[in-house]
Amino acid sequence: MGVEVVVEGLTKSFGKQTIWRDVTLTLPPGEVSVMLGPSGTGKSVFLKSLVGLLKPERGKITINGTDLVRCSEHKLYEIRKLFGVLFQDGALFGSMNLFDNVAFPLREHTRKTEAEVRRIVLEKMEMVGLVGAEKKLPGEISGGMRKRAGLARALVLDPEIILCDEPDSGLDPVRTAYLSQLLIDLNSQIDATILIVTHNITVARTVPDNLGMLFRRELVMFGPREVLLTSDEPVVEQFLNGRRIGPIGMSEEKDQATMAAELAHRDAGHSDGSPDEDVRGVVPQLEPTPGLPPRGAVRRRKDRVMSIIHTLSPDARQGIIASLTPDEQRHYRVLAGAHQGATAHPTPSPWPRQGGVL
Ligand SMILES: Nc1ncnc2c1ncn2[C@@H]1O[C@H](COP(=O)(O)OP(=O)(O)OP(=O)(O)O)[C@@H](O)[C@H]1O
Repeated sequence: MGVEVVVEGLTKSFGKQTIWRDVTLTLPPGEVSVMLGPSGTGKSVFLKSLVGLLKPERGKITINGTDLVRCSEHKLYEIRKLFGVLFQDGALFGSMNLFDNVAFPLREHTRKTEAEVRRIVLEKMEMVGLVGAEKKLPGEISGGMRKRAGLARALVLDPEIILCDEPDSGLDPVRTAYLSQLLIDLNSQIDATILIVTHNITVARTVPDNLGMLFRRELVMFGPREVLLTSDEPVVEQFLNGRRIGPIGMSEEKDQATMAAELAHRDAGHSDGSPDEDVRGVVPQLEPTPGLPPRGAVRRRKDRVMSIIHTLSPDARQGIIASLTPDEQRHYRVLAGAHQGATAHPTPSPWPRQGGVL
């Protein structure tokens, strides 16, 4: 199972420029989380900090009891082995074919025989749907295939945490939908903790268990998907609707005068090109392809979210309760349409026992 990543009070600057400050969040083990944010808000810097490639000035990143910000180089090297990272462009070596690219971490970091390397590489290439493309060079394949090859390479060391930096950038909507399904299918197969950075609203609405957003050098929100998808926080609403009107401007924050002028234009009937309908609301989350195992995180997440449901907004509560099956609603003693949250004393679990553990 993937591991928990606990981030507390993290602050990162380059010289006098603070990128973000006091970021606190927990990536629950095995769950899929998405980090949103306008361009330049430091999402990539956040991913690089999590994997120890950049060093924040303040705060902690705790994984398996080790603080990555302050640990020794040796310990950092060990912790990094838990990560698989898919960089924005796939970061493949242009002169190596896909097989050698995917095999690279195994040949660099393990003493596996070539026969073992071959078995693992072919297994991961099959997982991402690239069987038969082993001999191709990165320059000979499409952007979507390069992403999948980058993902196969991120998987070869059996990571417990997978970080994906804009896995959808440069992909058409159909390829993006395939990649979203692939990430959920991978999660069902290996139960790794996954963090995805994206600008894609459809990915944000349908893929993750948790959503977060960086803006104005801060983490605006981070929590169960239902919280952000029903939020009336102006920045979150503007971003999820892809609207021009709102606090986010062309180069980050808008001033009050610009906001007032835009609202006046809108009230005078000028369209800003955004769709009229508001996409606020909880939509069904992607499920693994039929035939694959159920995602282990789903059950754990339900217990986790139901234990904090009384702290969430009525709309978020309703979204969560509506996603429960009738058996689960009975288990947590909640009714669809009820807003008042769950009992602290659930009835026996409706889920089948697996391996003796509920
Ligand atoms: N190594 C570095 N040295 C100095 N500044 C940096 C460094 N890396 C990133 N930055 C700055 O940090 C800020 C955030 O960059 P980052 O790439 O994390 O943004 P982002 O949210 O991922 O943007 P996008 O969505 O456009 O990819 C930018 O202003 C960038 O110039």
